[in-house]
Amino acid sequence: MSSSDSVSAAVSMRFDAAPGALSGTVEVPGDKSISHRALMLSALAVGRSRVEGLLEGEDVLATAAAMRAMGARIEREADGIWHIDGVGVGGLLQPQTALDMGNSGTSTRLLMGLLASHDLTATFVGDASLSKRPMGRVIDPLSQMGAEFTASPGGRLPLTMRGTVPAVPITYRLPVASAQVKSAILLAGLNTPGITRVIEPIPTRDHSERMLTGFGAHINISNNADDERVIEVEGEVELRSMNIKVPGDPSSAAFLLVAALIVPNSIITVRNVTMNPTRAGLVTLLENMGGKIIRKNPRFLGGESGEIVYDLQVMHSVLTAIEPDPAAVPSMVDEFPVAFVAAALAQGRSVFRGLHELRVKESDRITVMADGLRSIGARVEEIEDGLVIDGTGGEALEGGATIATHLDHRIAMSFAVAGLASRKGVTIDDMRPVATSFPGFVDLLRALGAGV
Ligand SMILES: O=C(O)C1=C[C@@H](OP(=O)(O)O)[C@@H](O)[C@H](O)C1
Ligand SMILES: C=C(OP(=O)(O)O)C(=O)O
Repeated sequence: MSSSDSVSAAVSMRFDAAPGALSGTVEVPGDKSISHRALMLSALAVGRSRVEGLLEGEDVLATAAAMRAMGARIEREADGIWHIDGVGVGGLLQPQTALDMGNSGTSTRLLMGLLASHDLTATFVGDASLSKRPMGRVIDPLSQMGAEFTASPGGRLPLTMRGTVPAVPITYRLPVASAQVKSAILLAGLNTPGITRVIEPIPTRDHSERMLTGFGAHINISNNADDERVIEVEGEVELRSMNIKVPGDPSSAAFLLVAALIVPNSIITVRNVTMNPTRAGLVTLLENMGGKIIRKNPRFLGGESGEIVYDLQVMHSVLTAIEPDPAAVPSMVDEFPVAFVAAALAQGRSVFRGLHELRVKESDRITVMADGLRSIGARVEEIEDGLVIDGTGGEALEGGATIATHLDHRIAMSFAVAGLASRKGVTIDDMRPVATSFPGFVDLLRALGAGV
């Protein structure tokens, strides 16, 4: 075997129809969005913060490395608890080398915001996938605040930014429903004199707002006359350190939920998943498709700025087709790839629209899912802003193909799940991207009884 053969053997993996049902009780790793924000805000606070349940995926570790490179002390104890000694608002230091953001859009865009109101210059680099993603959406508002950018063609990475002090507070109405853009502006506002304001026509995940409240930021949230959300942050206010418990990630739980719904006779429980309403779209969608999901033991993790968590019990179900409301897209934006798999096994025609944003994630998730699903026997039509899927009515998909993941963890995991409900199994060409958001995914599937 040549060395390139051994590399591909190590990264490709086949997922076969589960020999029996899936069963058991599991937990998924900590929420990725909350983990990024926990590290960034702790690094800006005065004093020592403690974070329990941090996602130790590559994306979050890229954020940790960047915060360290700018002066925060970040340590992981043997018991898995993370301690962060912050530098105070405005206290980040000039990084000595380029900040390597790996595959992570969230790290890149939120850190661009954080640094825009610091007196430093930073260069951002990333992998081949991240280097194709649009950064103009944060360059525009942050330029209005006074930061300067030299980006690669099309407003892409590698890019260098020069932050500014004092930055100029802005009022910015989001032209695209993006929590990353919202958060970048709010983070820039922390070290900007006066009030920085973001107007959100369609609500997106609100973890930044919740966590800023917990850290003692002066933040005000209201609705304007057009019923748009208005978020205001007052700058130059110190943050106080915090103890944070990170709940399980609904975007990771999504793969296990769909797997249990489509593999006959399955019944599993995924414990400790946040069902923050801005993130619970997939569970609602699956319930509307006839999925039997019981939300158990609601409780709050983390007090005032906390998140509501549930244990989700889910069992195999006859699913029916769905036409989700485009207004619900932000509440499940990362879950569409696996929702397409559910639709491919459902009864009838599902129509997914309003999904333009999926084209600028780690891969073009509309085209990549359409091609992959077709190659394993699903009936799929690609439209400009989504997919039309004629489901099998519960019959297993043909399978037998190898799926190219294009450095996209959600593509890899979605087709792994599809493999569990296929006759010939599905091979994933490269499982390495899964480590960005869901370390332990394959072991968890095996523990539930999947054929891997
Ligand atoms: O703010 C965040 O943590 C995220 C927001 C979403 O991106 P957009 O805001 O670009 O839609 C999502 O896709 C990403 O995985 C995480
Ligand atoms: C889009 C995603 O993440 P990011 O934008 O942080 O790369 C994702 O996790 O699906």
